[in-house]
Amino acid sequence: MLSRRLLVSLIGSAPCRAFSNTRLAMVSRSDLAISRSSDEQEVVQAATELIDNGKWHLCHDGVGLERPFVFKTFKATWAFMNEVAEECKRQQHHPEWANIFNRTEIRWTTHNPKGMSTKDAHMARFCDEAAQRHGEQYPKPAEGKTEGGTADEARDCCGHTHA
Ligand SMILES: C[C@H](O)[C@H](O)[C@H]1CNC2=NC(N)=NC(=O)C2=N1
Repeated sequence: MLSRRLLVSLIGSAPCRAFSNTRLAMVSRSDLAISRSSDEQEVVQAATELIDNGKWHLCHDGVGLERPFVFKTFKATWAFMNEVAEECKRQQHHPEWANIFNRTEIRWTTHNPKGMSTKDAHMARFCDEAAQRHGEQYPKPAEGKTEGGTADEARDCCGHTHA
């Protein structure tokens, strides 16, 4: 079995794209920096599902999981973020995230004890499910448009309604 690191050097491109698009990728214990708070096997199993069978990719030497979410409108994006924020309150666990219009980049990593934890896996799964409820557009080929449609189509950017 090719290791993740070897596969990256063979393909010669960014790890994220390379792994999300190939069935050769397999997450193994050595790819992950697991938080001392968590059961190792549980984290490896969850990361395998989220990465190899899902859309997440590893960041910063395996301390976290990240992926972009794209929606049709800013309103849908904000509603998705609110739903995630409610779960953060329940779990006492918080994302590193950024939002521009209809796109939100989310990273799940545990700050203390540092590394990937079962809470990160839980929150990543929760995000996948919440994104479905809010009409996630990703992955969608952009043909002369921004991902998820143009601002003009969305009609709710910054509260402005187009004539
Ligand atoms: C006391 C409180 O539960 C902790 O500070 C929580 C808050 N949210 C957190 N979120 C994340 N991502 N990592 C943490 O270590 C963390 N710690």
